[in-house]
Amino acid sequence: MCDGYRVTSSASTGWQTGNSPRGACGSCAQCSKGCSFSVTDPSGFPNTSGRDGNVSKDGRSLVGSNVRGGTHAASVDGGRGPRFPRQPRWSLRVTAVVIPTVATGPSQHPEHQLEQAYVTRAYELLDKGLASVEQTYQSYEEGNRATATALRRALEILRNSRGSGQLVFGRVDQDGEPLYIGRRRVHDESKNLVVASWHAPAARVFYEATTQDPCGLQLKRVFSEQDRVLSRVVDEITAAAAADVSDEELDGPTPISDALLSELDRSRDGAMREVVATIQAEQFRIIRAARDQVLVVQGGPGTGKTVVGLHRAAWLAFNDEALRRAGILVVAPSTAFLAYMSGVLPSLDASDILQVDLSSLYAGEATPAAVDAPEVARVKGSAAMAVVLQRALLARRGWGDEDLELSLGGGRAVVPSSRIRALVEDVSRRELPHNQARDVLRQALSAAAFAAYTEAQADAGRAVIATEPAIRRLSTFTNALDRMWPTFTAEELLRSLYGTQSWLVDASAGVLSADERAGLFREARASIADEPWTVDDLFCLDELSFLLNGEVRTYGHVVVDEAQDLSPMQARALARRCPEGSFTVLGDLAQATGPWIRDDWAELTDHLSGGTANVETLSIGYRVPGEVLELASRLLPLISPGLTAPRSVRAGAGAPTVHLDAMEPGEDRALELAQQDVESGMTTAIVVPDSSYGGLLASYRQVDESIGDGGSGDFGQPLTVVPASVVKGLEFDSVVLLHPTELARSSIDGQRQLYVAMTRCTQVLRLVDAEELPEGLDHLVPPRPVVAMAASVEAACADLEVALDERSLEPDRDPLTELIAQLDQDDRRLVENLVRRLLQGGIRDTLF
Ligand SMILES: Nc1ncnc2c1ncn2[C@@H]1O[C@H](COP(=O)(O)OP(=O)(O)OP(=O)(O)O)[C@@H](O)[C@H]1O
Repeated sequence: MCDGYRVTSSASTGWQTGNSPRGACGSCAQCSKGCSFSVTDPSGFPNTSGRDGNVSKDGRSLVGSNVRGGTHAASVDGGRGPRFPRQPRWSLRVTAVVIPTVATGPSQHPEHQLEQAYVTRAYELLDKGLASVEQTYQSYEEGNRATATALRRALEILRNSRGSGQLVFGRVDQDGEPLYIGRRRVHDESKNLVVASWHAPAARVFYEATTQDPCGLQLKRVFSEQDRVLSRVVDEITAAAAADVSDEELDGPTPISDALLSELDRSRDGAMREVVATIQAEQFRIIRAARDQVLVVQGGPGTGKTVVGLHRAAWLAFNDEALRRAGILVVAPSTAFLAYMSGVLPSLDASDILQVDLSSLYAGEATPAAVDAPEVARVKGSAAMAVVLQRALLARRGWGDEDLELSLGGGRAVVPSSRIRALVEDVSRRELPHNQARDVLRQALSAAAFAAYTEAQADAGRAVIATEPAIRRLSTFTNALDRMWPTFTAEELLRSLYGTQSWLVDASAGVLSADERAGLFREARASIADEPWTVDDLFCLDELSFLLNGEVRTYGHVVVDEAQDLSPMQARALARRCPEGSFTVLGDLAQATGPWIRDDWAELTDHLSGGTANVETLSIGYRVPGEVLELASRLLPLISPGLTAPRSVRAGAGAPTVHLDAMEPGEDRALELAQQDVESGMTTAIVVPDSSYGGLLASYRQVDESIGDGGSGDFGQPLTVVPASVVKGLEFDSVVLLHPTELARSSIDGQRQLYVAMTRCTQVLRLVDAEELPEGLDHLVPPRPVVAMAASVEAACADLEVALDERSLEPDRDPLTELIAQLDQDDRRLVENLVRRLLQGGIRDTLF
């Protein structure tokens, strides 16, 4: 148990020039609840900003008080100022590491010191191993390059192992034998195992044992550690406690461990981290599931789908030699998401696993520069498009009714048109990639021409002088081949298809409607580079490129995240890269946005593999506080009636707050709330509808230029403004959601975007709007006080009376209808509003 916190170290990082001001120091005053610390930038620049504390009045120090464990940062940004006029821009980050201090006395585990000694020894062995590899590396560097590369790689792995995360996080005792589990294997000088790595078969029981089912363990002990110092030792399973488990406990949910809770309490810093120490039993089952299948991991927001997918990739790579050779590919939905999660695999010593964003799968020359309208994106992403593309390519092959005549010196070769058509058909039947098939046709055609030539020469009694290779070099021959079997790049073919009505009509007959076809048509631009390629075009190009060349880098296993949004064409691109059909598909049908909202995973997995898919569900939410999840799940009946929300382990962590004000601009209120949350140490995002993003970011940055924009996936600023379409998969301590009503109504999938945006916070969610909230959340709109309502009714009646006096009513019409007809738009809205509020407030009877 810990009894407080202390600053253990401070450091400065992030220099961009050698001449920038430097230096930092940390100090602390220990207290029983939290720690006070200050980090000082001695450069004297009064523009220090801090993440976890308040900047002192002179702007030189970041002072935090009552902070909990973690790394706390201050940063100063400067540029060409009076002090360094010729310096480029620079920045200094100062960090102070605050760790829990270890309680001594009755609350400490009786074997704390023994376990500390074991952990210290494990670190020493690791250090020794590192030092010896380093030494060997130096002696080899000049010599054999391959050995040097291998050693460099080993060094990197060792450094990673030492640098981040806990080396040893637990121990299990089975049959009286203790086994220590950690992030990597450690052995002693005699090769005796000191720490088993988390993915070794022996470590399985550490994750699978629970108090209800201890799996034969006498002890499961869990360590919390920072900077090599154990802060806590907890026995999660003991033989005595296991014997005591009651029937109700056996049937109930698995209790949540302290280690997990304290891990979840950590402040977020804009990047995902590995969780090997706290993987839960339901997650571990998925991590180590067989890979000979399409495994769908369905789970509500924050159930750990991404972490499970990444740990599964690392686990498979470690345990499956053949797979390691075949390669594993991890696909993120966007570059922003890739940046957010890409640190996890290296920290699990799995840097060899390739991680890419979906759009980067296509390696050709096109880059997306435009966005398709949703109905066009739906056509381009549909499986029908694969038929259109294939037909467009096949239609380019063929031959008419003329014979092919070739002049060869004094001789001639004539290949009859019927023979050419037969050759083309024969090669087509082989279903080879287009370009490879062209080579086969070229050979067959030149052989036919040569045979015709030799026959003609024999008939004329002339000698055979020309050769078959000479025939293939004739321009008449190549031109004819180009006509019957043209060559093009995928870009050239797709651009010609989009730009040629007759091609589109032929290729899409029976598979696209006239409207769908019309959506594809566009005039070709001056150059291919100028074409407004879209993301969905890339997958058409990928399909064409495969039809043309038949080549693509393949992998033994593919993990794909946020898969609920994949189009069939994107699924086909993935299927090409994994011919064995071994997939881990991560997603949540309720969070689907864009043109591919579905109720059933089979609609997607059918495009990934011919076999059936196995769907596993994650049911525990690790990110979102219970009350926030409860509120967000009121949207589920509107978007995915068949799905239930996960059970949050963060019960009572924080209730959402609602800020409605028709008078004050929500933009200002959102910034104010966000800044308050930043000041209290929370990494915060203001999530806004896409249409307001650019304008709001610019105006917020006039107030505070350090506000992040989430560009290039950088979410490490204390405060970031994020468009709703980008926030999927990410998380922040606090989320201020501006204009949820507009977001919900802005598009067909607006309610889904709202659901996603509401489920990004680990601590607080704040909803900021004018006077109403969207369907599902409208119960949160406070009824207006009766007195205020009565006052506004009175004022409105007075206004209406004035309006009545000023306008002449026709005597033979119903006065109310007549009045309403004469009202201008504002007055009519006023009346409608009044009626609505009166009905909501239930005071109609009182007043009328
Ligand atoms: N076993 C665990 N131990 C510690 N933290 C965990 C564990 N499982 C999940 N988390 C944390 O919960 C958060 C949510 O995890 P993750 O992003 O993987 O969820 P997700 O299901 O992919 O979310 P989304 O539906 O939003 O995409 C992350 O901060 C992750 O580190």
